[in-house]
Amino acid sequence: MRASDTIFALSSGALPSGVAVIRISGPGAFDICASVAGHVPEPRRAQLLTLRGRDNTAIDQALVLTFRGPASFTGEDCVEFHLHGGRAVIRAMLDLLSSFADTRHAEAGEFTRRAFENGKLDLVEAEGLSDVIVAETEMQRRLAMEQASGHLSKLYEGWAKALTHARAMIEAELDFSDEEDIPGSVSETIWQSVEEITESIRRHLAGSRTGEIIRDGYQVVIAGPPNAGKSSLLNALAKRDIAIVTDVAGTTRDVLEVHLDIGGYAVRLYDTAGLRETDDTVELEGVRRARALLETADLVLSLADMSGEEDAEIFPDRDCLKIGTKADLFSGQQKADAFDLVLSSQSGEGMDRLIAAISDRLAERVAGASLSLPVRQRQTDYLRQALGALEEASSARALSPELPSESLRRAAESLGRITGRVDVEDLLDVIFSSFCVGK
Ligand SMILES: Nc1nc2c(ncn2[C@@H]2O[C@H](COP(=O)(O)OP(=O)(O)OP(=O)(O)O)[C@@H](O)[C@H]2O)c(=O)[nH]1
Ligand SMILES: [K+]
Ligand SMILES: [Mg+2]
Repeated sequence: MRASDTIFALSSGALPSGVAVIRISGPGAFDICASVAGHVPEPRRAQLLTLRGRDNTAIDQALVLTFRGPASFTGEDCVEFHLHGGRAVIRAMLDLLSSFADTRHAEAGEFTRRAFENGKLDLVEAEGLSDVIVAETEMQRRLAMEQASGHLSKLYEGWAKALTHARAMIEAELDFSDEEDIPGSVSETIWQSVEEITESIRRHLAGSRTGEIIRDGYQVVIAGPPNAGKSSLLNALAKRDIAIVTDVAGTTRDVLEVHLDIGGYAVRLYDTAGLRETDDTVELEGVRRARALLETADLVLSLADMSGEEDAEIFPDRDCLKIGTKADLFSGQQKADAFDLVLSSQSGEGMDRLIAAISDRLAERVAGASLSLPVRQRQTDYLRQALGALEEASSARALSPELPSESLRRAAESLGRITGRVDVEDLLDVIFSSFCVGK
């Protein structure tokens, strides 16, 4: 892989499609355009042209758009062909493009990586862009847009800059401490601003779970004894026949997962093995997996059927809804008060109430959160490092005047790594390989 190569890829979705966009970026983009389309249209002016192969036969008619670097997405010369989205059309074009010298198919995320390397966007914005593309719910989209728009980057850059300034002031004070015209109160003001940033980072980090919930989904785990109707509930909520349902206790062993959109939020709903003592090796493993998942659940739907033979289990430390199932069979017999709500997957009774209850719990969990939230492990890791260094700086202050300066330097550096302003070469492969090809 060479950075000087000209790269191309199909940047639009699955074929066949009405229109498909092939994007080309790099030093050879305009020459390729001239060869394939006959000439290079004026930048940013779409022109309908016939694209021709080596033997001069027409491949397709396409809208051709050009962007002269650095005024392009990648910062390089870019060309877009808006072709008909036929499989053979696209295959012919991609084959033709790969026949040019120093030209090759792009790797996942390579266009965005070039944009980053050419200073068109920072890492947080690039990651946000990748999230915009995979966003499935309204809140995922909004969170991703917040990252892609640069608001978060400004926040981090602002903190890093203020810390660098603070360090410079503290070092200046050290250098000139024996001179008389440096006002003694500088250091007080500076330290106050450092404390304020420390507190802001602490608050920002406290929102990281909320950010993860919005981006990765709110985890709802269905749990309860065998035959409580867990798999039936999963199927009813998913409106699909995903889990096997039988009257045999211990039917489900594997954890099953479906993705739901509740009120614009992504919800990951899990069905688990019935919780009971067992000697069956396979079922035992199922129960172990269920218990492991229960430890990380944002919300547990604790099921028990309404016959009243068993109470719905309470899971300490977990947000939990106690749900009585099979209301169609047992509603006369059981005190509904033993449950937060009762329902029947079979008749549909109570299902709307369950969705409303999940939605309420979720809303409570993310209540009032601004969308300026850290969402990725990478971001929270560096924020924690920065916070740790700032706490060190604060406690070192009393011990020695030199120590805090070094801690402040590390804090600013950690913040710089989030946006990629500080060297992150070692991370780029990992970050960009998770992107779509063509982006
Ligand atoms: N009448 C009625 N029967 C139900 C309802 N929900 C589930 N059942 C029945 O209860 C039995 C067990 O349902 P499952 O959904 O397999 O229960 P489970 O909790 O997943 O069971 P395990 O996977 O074995 O732990 C099946 O025979 C279902 O048809 C309901 O709302 N009404
Ligand atoms: K069952
Ligand atoms: Mg089941």
